[in-house]
Amino acid sequence: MRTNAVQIVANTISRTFGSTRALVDVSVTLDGGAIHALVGENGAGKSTLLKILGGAERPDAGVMTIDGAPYAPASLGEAVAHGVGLVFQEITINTSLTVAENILVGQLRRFRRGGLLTERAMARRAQELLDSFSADISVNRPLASLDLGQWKCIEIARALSTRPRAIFFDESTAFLNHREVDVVLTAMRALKSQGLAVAFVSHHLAEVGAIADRLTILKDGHKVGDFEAGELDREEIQSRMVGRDMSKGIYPPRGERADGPAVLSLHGVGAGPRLAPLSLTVRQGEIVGVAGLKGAGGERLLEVVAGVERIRSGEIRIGSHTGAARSPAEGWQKGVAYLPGDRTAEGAIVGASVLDNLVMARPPRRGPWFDRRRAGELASNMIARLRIKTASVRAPMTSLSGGNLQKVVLGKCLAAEPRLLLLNNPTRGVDVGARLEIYRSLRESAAKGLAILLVSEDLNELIGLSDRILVMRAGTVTAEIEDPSRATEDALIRHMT
Ligand SMILES: Nc1ncnc2c1ncn2[C@@H]1O[C@H](COP(=O)(O)OP(=O)(O)OP(=O)(O)O)[C@@H](O)[C@H]1O
Repeated sequence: MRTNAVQIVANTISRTFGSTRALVDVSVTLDGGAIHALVGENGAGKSTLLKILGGAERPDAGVMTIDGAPYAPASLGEAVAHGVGLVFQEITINTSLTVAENILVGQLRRFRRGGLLTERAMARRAQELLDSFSADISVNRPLASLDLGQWKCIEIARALSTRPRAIFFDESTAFLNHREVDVVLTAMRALKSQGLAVAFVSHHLAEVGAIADRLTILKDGHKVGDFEAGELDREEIQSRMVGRDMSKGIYPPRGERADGPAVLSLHGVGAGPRLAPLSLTVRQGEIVGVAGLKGAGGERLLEVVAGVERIRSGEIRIGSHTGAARSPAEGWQKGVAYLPGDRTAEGAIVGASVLDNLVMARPPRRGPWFDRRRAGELASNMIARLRIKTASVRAPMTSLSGGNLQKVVLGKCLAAEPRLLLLNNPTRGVDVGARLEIYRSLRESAAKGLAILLVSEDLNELIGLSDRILVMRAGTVTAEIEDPSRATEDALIRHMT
């Protein structure tokens, strides 16, 4: 470590939200020139800690210092003034601005001359910032031509524009595919080599293993411990995160080969250039996985079956009914549950309670009336089944951590007792212990006859859970893998790219 490297110390930090103790006496030390990972189950307190360090939340108790001097930011702006930048999980790119404007959005005043922005100076500065961590992006590129990993790099460049000494990433790779993730991890390594203190939250222990020098494990708001890279193997980290033995892996055994009746049949179904005509059958009890990069067709396929997108050719059969759903609402009536990729924009009603979200797809009725008691039971059962961490069934969705929000959206789908379940990246941002519960729940539901079509960017999840995998590229199926237990990530990637 360099002698002049920054050191940020958080000492016995506590934070409570209502009755939830999000952090209890947690201490961490972040050093310049090192990458520090924060890991733990959903709701463990990782984001809260990062937000406190980055000025987005204030602690109830505890103190922080930077190089020994008191550090108590009351806002993101105050943290920036102390040399601390925060990159959020959500994409914060404004597509009506240019790359340079997105990067320098906080400093436009510096580039204004007589009411006009000096575009050339802005472009030069923005390019310098991108080049400073080898992002390989030209500021002249239109935003629409860049992928999500490159958008994240633009956000990193924005954070760097204030010349920070520390930069923190809150699950910044959660919505990225494996290629985009590599871009961000490379950027983080470059920041470390410049002497910045880098901290990040991630549920992907492969990422943690690849780049972290140190890690802190949190559980239920408490610190389990600090560890050096390589001190624990992946299973040991997982076991400490969830407080039980995880050495048996997280994927439940596959059942007998499903040979029941077809629940979903597609014959030559096409939907424009993003989905070339395709035929596919998903049987009762079967989990069919779809691999592919973003835009390869998997998402489009789900949208077509869910009734979000119209088909242009071919025929869809759901059970004995011919014809696609004309809307997701009609899909739900036909027993097709759909979990979209973006949980907050499409999947959840964020302003409503956990209970309302869990039962809204199929509200229990007594005669013509909403059965409140039954709804409460249903919601409580689902909370227990998926181990959703919430202060109560009536808590607002806004009080949940990211991964728990995702579990509620999935719980809504399962509570509707569909016969076909369409899943788009169901475990994004979900921790390993909860994944185990989710995979077990999906396998149990499949064993009872549920048919599942699973699109995922997590190739391990596809290999571990699917009975069969289709690989897609540019709207067409490039391979069908009959025995995923023998498949490897590399083999899938070869067919995807
Ligand atoms: N604004 C809030 N209001 C109420 N409760 C909150 C709020 N923010 C966080 N919490 C609660 O504090 C706990 C810790 O949340 P936090 O977001 O830090 O968890 P996390 O470890 O980042 O989880 P995830 O992996 O799911 O993102 C959770 O139980 C969460 O519900």
